[in-house]
Formats: sequence, C-alpha cells, structure tokens
Amino acid sequence: MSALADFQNSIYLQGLGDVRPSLPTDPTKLEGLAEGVLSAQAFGYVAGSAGSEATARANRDAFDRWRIVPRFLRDVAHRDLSVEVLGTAMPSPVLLAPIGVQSIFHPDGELATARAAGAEGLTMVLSTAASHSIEEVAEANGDGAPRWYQLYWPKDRDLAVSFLERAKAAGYTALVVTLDTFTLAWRPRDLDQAYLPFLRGIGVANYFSDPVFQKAVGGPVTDANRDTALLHWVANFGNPSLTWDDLVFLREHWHGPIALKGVQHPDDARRAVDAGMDGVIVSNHGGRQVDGAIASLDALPGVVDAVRDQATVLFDSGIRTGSDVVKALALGAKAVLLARPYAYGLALGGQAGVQHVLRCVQAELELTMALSGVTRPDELSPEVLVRA
Ligand SMILES: Cc1cc2nc3c(=O)[nH]c(=O)nc-3n(C[C@H](O)[C@H](O)[C@H](O)COP(=O)(O)O)c2cc1C
Ligand SMILES: O=C(O)C(=O)c1ccccc1
Repeated sequence: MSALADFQNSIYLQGLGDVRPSLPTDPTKLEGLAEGVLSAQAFGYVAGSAGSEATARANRDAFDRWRIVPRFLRDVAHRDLSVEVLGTAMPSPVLLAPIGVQSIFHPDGELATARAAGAEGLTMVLSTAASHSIEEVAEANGDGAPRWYQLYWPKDRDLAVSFLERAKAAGYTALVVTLDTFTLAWRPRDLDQAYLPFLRGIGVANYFSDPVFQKAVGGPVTDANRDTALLHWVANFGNPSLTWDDLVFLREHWHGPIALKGVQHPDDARRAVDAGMDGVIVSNHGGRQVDGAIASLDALPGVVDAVRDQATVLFDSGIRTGSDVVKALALGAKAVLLARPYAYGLALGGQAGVQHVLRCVQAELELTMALSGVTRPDELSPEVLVRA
C-alpha cells in the first residue's frame, strides 16, 4: 500500500478514536470555509477572476464535460505516481502553482507553503510577487523537494537578470515565465474594494530586497523612499512590449529548463518550441486575465498536438480534485499545477492546511487511477475519457 492510500486509511482509523479531519477532504469545499477566515479584500483577491468571471466558470465546466470510463481486472496492486518533469524527479504529477502575495492568506505566507511542499516532497513554483524573498523561501523549503522559480519579467533587464541569478544561487532548478500577466486585468472584485496588495507593500519582497532595484530607488527601501519604491514597482512590474525575439535574452541568462506559462494557442506553443523553450504550461491564470477566454482544459489537446514530443506540456486552471488531475493527464499534460485549493488550505490551517490539501488531491488521484484500471500516469490517454 502506498503512502497516499495510507493517508485514506489513517483517516478512517482515527475515526475509531472519534477523531475527524480538521479540514474537509473535498477540496471544492475549501473556498467557502476560507471566506469565513479571510478579510473581504483578501478573499476577493484569491477567489475573484477577470470581468464577469465567465472563464473561471468555464474552466470548471470543461472538466465536467469529460467523464472517466473505469476499467477492471488489470492488476492495479502496485501504483507508482512518480514522474520526471523538465529534469525534475517528482513523487506525483502535482506541483504547487506560483501564487503571489501569500501573506494575505497567512502570516507565514510562502514560508508555510515552502515548508509544506518540502515535507510532502512536491515542487513549489515560487512567484516573483512573493511576500517573502527568494532566499528566505529556499531556506524554508529545505532539501525535501526540488523548487522552481516563476519570473514576472520586469521592464528593467538588469533586474530580471538579478532575479535569475538569485534564484539560481538559492537552488531553484527550473524557470517558469508567465506570459499572461504583464498587466493585471479588469478584476471587478478588487476594483470594487479598491484593493491592490502591492500598493500596501505586500508581494514586493523580491523587489525591495534586490540590489538592482535598490540602486534604482536610491538605496535600501526605508520610510523615506518607500513611495518612490512602490511607484518604481508599478512602472517596472510588467513589460507589454516583449516579443518572441526577447526569449533569446532569457535563454542566454538561464541555463536550466524554461517553461512558458499561459499558453493557450497551438501556434504559440510551436513558437515556444522554436524559441528553444523546454516546456509550456497551458493556463489561463485561473480566468483572472481574459474574461471570455477559452477554458484552459479545452485548449490543452490542441497544444499537446502542436508540440508532440518537442516540449513538455503542463496544465493549470481549474484543477480542484484528484479526478481533475486524471482528466488533465489523460488529455496530454505531463503534470498539473494546483493553485487556489492550496491557498485556501494555507488560509485555513497554515503549513498543515497546505499539506492536508496536497495529500487529499494526491490520494484521490491515486485511488481514481487505480479504480480506473491505471497504475502509472503515463498509462493515461484520451481513451480513458468520453465526452459527457
Ligand atoms: C491569488 C492568486 C495569485 C496568483 N499569483 C500568481 C503569480 O504570482 N504568478 C503566476 O504565474 N500565477 C499566479 N497565479 C495564477 C496561478 O498560478 C494559476 O495559474 C491559477 O490560479 C490557476 O487557476 P485555479 O487556481 O483556478 O486552478 C495566481 C493565482 C491566484 C489565485
Ligand atoms: O493576482 C494574480 O493573478 C497574479 O498573478 C499576480 C500578479 C502580480 C503580482 C502578484 C500576483
């Protein structure tokens, strides 16, 4: 029996002593509970999406339109969820998606998430817009799991290079470059509450701690130059002028694997391959950027078909349960990034809350695979699914 299935057994066994899980085992229940412990602003920030939130809903509806067809009598006694993704060995095809500003969910923010990922052996992708620095998060993460770094490519190229050098020095092994958020989209929940965490100094730790950034604002950030520093952040955060040609610069300054996050069109996936990228992450940022955009799961097969074996395809936007992971893998993703559910776990229970969510999703993934007649992620193919 695997450690993941043991988690299920341990829950039942604790029941004999009248102990029940402190958080729900269905990750779709976490959002409602998180609303009760977060400020209205923080909850609006994490649960909200762009515009009328049609794409956020479409992301979930797309999973509902695929159904798994279980198969039996295939000897599924030994299950092995491990995968190798962009040179990183992982115990299961689940990563922690980059989520910025995590101190709005819990005072320990990314440090708690990094400890949880390290304890579970899963790879965390640290956001540039974190509330703790690249180096602090690396230390909290420890050596229990490889870590990746997500770049928001700032206008100042020297600052971008400085981020990459710091990430490399702190042991982050792969780079995720997010394409879809060079500017924040129209987000009514945040606009209605006039809420932007960064203007309150949350999510800027990597900038304020950076020597290149500090030089640009006249030295270390203190009360005296704080407003200057925040305005410099706003002016520098994203660069709408970037083109595919700029990826040459990135390739020159990062020697490990690079994955582009936010790819939805097959032609963009091909261009990523042509630009020497190692992977693409099919994602629409959880519906937080283009309202009315295609559901991310609906974009997945076209991208998989376009890149075939030339790049690794990862997926996010809408993953809530282990069954969702099965569907994304069956449609061709090598691994998935779990996002909002772990942020809710963090809000509800800090490090332990994140670990609880990670265990639930992976245990359900393993059980769903076995009950569908599959023992390894690479056995999943579109044949496992039918249209609802
Ligand atoms: C509160 C919040 C902050 C996020 N911050 C980042 C970020 O800093 N960098 C990034 O690449 N994606 C960020 N994302 C997007 C996630 O990585 C992921 O693509 C998205 O949440 C997937 O949708 P889902 O949570 O509905 O599954 C953020 C998402 C949320 C909800
Ligand atoms: O809110 C987001 O979705 C996001 O990706 C982001 C953008 C800038 C800073 C922090 C998070």
